[in-house]
Amino acid sequence: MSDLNSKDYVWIADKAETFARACIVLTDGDMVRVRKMDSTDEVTVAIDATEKCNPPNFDKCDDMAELTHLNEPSVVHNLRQRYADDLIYTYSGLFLVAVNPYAPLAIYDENYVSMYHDGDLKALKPHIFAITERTYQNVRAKRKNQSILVTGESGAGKTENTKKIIQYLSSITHQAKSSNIEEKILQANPILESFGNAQTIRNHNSSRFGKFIRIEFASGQIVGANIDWYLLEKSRVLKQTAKERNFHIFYQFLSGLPKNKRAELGLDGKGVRDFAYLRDSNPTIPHIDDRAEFGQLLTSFRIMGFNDAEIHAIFRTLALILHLGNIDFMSMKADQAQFARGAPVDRVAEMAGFPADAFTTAVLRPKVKAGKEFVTQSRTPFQARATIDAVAKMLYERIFRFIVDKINEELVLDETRATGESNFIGVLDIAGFEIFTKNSFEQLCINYTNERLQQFFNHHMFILEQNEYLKENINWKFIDFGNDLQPTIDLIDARGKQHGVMALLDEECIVPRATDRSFLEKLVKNWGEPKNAGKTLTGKFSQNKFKTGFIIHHYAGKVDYDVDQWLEKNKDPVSEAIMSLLGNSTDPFLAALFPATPSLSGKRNNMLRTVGTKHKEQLADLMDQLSSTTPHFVRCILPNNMKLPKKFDKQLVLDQLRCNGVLEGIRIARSGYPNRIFFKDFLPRYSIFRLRARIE
Ligand SMILES: Nc1ncnc2c1ncn2[C@@H]1O[C@H](COP(=O)(O)OP(=O)(O)OP(=O)(O)O)[C@@H](O)[C@H]1O
Repeated sequence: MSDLNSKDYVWIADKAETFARACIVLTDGDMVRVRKMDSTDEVTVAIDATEKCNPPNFDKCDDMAELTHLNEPSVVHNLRQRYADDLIYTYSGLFLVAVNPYAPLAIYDENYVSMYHDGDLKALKPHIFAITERTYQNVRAKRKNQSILVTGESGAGKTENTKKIIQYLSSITHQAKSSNIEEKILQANPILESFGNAQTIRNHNSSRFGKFIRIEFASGQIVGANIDWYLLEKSRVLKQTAKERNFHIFYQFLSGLPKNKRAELGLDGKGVRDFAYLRDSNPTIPHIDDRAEFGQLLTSFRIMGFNDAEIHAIFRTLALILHLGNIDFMSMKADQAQFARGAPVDRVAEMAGFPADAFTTAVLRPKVKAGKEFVTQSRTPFQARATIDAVAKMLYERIFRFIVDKINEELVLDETRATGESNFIGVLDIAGFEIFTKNSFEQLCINYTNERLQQFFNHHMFILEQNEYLKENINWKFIDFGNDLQPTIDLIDARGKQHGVMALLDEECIVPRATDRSFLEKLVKNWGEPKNAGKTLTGKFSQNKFKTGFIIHHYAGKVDYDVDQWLEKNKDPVSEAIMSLLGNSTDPFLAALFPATPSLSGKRNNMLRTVGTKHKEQLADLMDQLSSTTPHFVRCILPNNMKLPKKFDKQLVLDQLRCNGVLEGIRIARSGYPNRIFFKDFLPRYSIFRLRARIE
């Protein structure tokens, strides 16, 4: 940047403020002397360490792609200034950036809906309704599938924005009162939140699963909907870290169930502290009334067509899970596990509808196949505990699946209303990149998802750019930045000659006596050794410092994964004997949740379908669906870590913009022709040069 003049304003790095604005006093070769704003201090910095400020007429601009100087400080500055004025939505090229206001804003009522539905979108302020309206118009006029991809960190506002999208679509299509499908789509949410959300440190109402909601349209009307879900955090059923909670539903039904029902489910006089799976969690959330939420849940259940028997069966299964958690052992040191006196084994057996002795055998002394024969194995208390915990997790996941399946049946495409073919608007609400101090298999799954979604974005942007150039016959060497991400994606999911992380993990899961260590060794041998580095040349893999894991160079940054428990997490084993007991349960609801085990060959197949493989398949299906759509991208931003309104932490925001592709989008846009300006805007801005040229 050598075209700096004195009196120009630039951004310089600043310890306390992340960036500070400064005025140029003197330029000297590669260095520049600047005076910080509101200060008399002068400092000398390298020109390369400065970024240009935009002229004041760009202050609080609606679309950051229009900034003359498109750089990190300018983007953060713009978002911050807007945020101070409650302008939480800002465009950045193809992205809509949404900064969580942490306070209710009066920008979502019916007046706003009409304004965006009837108004000129270009003239209106950036808004989640604007994006939604555009998707709706595309579905109507172009009859092409649309998608809105909403991502961001936990607490950034994904779910709130997703709700606004659905509210908007329901609202603008609700004139034809012939069906209450819109109402049903809205009522699915409280159910999903009860069973899929929990209080975490970052968010009192955190979704512990990802979802893709598809809303089908025909002739501009909603004719059906469907919900797909991903990566439910079912380990939360067993334990929660300090200051967090289990899924909301446990607290809601414990405080809301009527007395007669409680007695029947063995919950009489019992509360959160009486159950091992809840004991260490927060009993309440400030300002949240679990009993009232329970009432709302029952209303939603009814609207969604759940009958009393089904609702009761769901609560019964939840109680069963809690009782399973309370089965203790005599001594945790023994070689052979024994149930503790008073362990609620009979209650569990009675509620689960299977014989207590068969359950006892399956947990304490299971028969396993050794060659052609079955032998009895002895189980330590820790192993027995793990067997029970796995059943509890599995039960919870099956209830969740049952509920979503049932909701989907209720929202199924209404053939009678669908005149001709329908198109959908799909809304994806899924966690963004996770880079924690300790990262495990769950983070790999979510980061792999984000790597694929970012690739999808980059590729989409490339196609659009390419079309622009082709339209204007501009000779340009196209670069598909989507390709940049392929080496990392291969490193994770390749199944060819050089197996990726997931395939190697699957492989280790069937090798006898394999351990997390042996998995790591294989991984390093395949990807980390110099002789193989030549083969792959990806540079996306390295071993971590303490040799407890490995590092993947994601587009969002380097992530250090610890391999502890990966084999177990990927296998997610569950006692086949107990599965079969549940499948033969005298309780028809439970029996239906555990359909008969498939034939031997099917079984083998099933065993191979690890958590990683299943996720990969689901993601492939999602990507297929997304590629049939015109995508729209919403990036939610957490403004601070204190859940406070009006507090804008610049460094925190900057880190998110780097991770979530907004800055990447800017980089790609700049690698093309930097600016596209309409002639009417171009003339007043640059005509001065013509004038100057004439004078000179
Ligand atoms: N547009 C908004 N208006 C008002 N409050 C908001 C808005 N967006 C987010 N919030 C507040 O922030 C909280 C967290 O938002 P939300 O649950 O949508 O985050 P999330 O990104 O879905 O997080 P997670 O990944 O943990 O589910 C909300 O409960 C709400 O209090």
